[in-house]
Amino acid sequence: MRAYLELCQRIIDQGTWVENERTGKRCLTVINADLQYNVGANEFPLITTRKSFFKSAIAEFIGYIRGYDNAADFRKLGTKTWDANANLNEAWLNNSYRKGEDDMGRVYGVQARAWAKPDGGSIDQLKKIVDNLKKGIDDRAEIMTFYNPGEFDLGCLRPCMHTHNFSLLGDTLHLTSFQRSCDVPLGLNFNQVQVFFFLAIMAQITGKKAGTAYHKIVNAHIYEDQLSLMQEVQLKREPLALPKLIINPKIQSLEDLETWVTMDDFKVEGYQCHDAIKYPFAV
Ligand SMILES: Nc1nc(=O)c2c([nH]1)NC[C@@H]1CN(c3ccc(C(=O)N[C@@H](CCC(=O)O)C(=O)O)cc3)CN21
Ligand SMILES: O=c1ccn([C@H]2C[C@H](O)[C@@H](COP(=O)(O)O)O2)c(=O)[nH]1
Repeated sequence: MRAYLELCQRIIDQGTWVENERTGKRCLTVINADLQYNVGANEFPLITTRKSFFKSAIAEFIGYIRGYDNAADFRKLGTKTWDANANLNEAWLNNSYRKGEDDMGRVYGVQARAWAKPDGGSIDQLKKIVDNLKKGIDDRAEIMTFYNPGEFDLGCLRPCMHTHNFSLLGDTLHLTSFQRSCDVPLGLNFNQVQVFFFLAIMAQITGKKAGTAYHKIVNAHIYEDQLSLMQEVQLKREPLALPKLIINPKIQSLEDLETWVTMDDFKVEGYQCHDAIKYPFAV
């Protein structure tokens, strides 16, 4: 994935150091990055310059699709990525809305599937999109957003990849995803997989052809304790050919995703990669 490595190099060459109060760590930062993935050709953007755990990334996204609000449910599905933010994030631990161990509060999937209306009802943003796309409808607002400032204090973290906007041109489905904040060594590995996966699976369950996924990032950063591994190890490696993502064709509906799907329904074909790198994680 040359575009990924180019972004890493750009941060190193042109980045500005920015203090981050929430994590207490400085970040080398650039503003604005545009990535794009050819989902139709199944060019799966799985990072090859280190071992990348794509199942964890897909599990996280399926957790959002299911509206999970608990790190234990994410673990059962196959990812530990929410453990730290649910259980070690100081501000959240001191928040009176936290319902105990593993609770994440009203983040991501809760907003996607049960956005609270002022009248006490709720909105299922994802189901509306699936229903429309299946009928061939693009109302120019096929948008699922996790970004609900009115409920930030009810959750452990503000969403980073916050909005997904689908577009239908003929029978080809495209996706534009927006990310406000991006931990390039750790988070972006996962986010690239997730943007690709979301378009691929939505095309599959709505009976459309997958087109292009556009991934728009605002603040792209490398934390100071990740920098030497990026510079001295990952950027010295040559990228290898991209693999393919194989999704079980039996997955045919939103209900399938909500009920029986497990990580065994996803495989990569032709994934060659360099050794794993363990990047520090900022809580
Ligand atoms: N600082 C920070 N960076 C992030 O990328 C991030 C957050 N916080 N908080 C919320 C979620 C959680 N995400 C995470 C959390 C952990 C890994 C991680 O540890 N990845 C390892 C191994 C993962 C595995 O074994 O499954 C990696 O090497 O990629 C990645 C993304 C992405 N997000
Ligand atoms: O999907 C994700 C989720 C989180 N991140 C990163 C981006 C930042 O480094 C932190 C979140 O911190 P904020 O202070 O809320 O911006 O997590 C990511 O890259 N991808």
